[in-house]
Amino acid sequence: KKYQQELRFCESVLTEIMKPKYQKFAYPFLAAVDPVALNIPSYLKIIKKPMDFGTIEKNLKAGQYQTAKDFHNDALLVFTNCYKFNPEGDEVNKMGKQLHELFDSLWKE
Ligand SMILES: Cc1ccc(Nc2c(-c3ccc(O)cc3)nc3c(C)cccn23)cc1
Repeated sequence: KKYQQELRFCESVLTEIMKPKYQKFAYPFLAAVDPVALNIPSYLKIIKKPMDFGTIEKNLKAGQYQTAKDFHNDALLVFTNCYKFNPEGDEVNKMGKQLHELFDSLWKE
């Protein structure tokens, strides 16, 4: 019972951050980074475990998260990858911070 509640909560957080009103800063994080499309060949050398919220949603729906903690760990990976690849002050880094703040506010509800 508790497990189902936890997963429904994770799904509600995903639904919220994917809403159009957040697109302006969320969009780089909703689908897998495409190093070819973005012309960042170094990406996969720097980022060992790429993660994005589209992949997280697939994983959640496929029952690949045992707990909300596992879900949260992948969510944090999206942000740490962003901060690692996009230096402080870069546009995408700032967008990552905005989405991170939104995510934290929803996570703590
Ligand atoms: C030359 C260059 C420099 C930085 C970027 N970053 C970036 C990223 C990105 C997101 C998460 C992440 O962990 C790493 C990168 N997503 C984008 C998008 C969607 C458009 C433009 C830039 N973007 C792209 C090209």
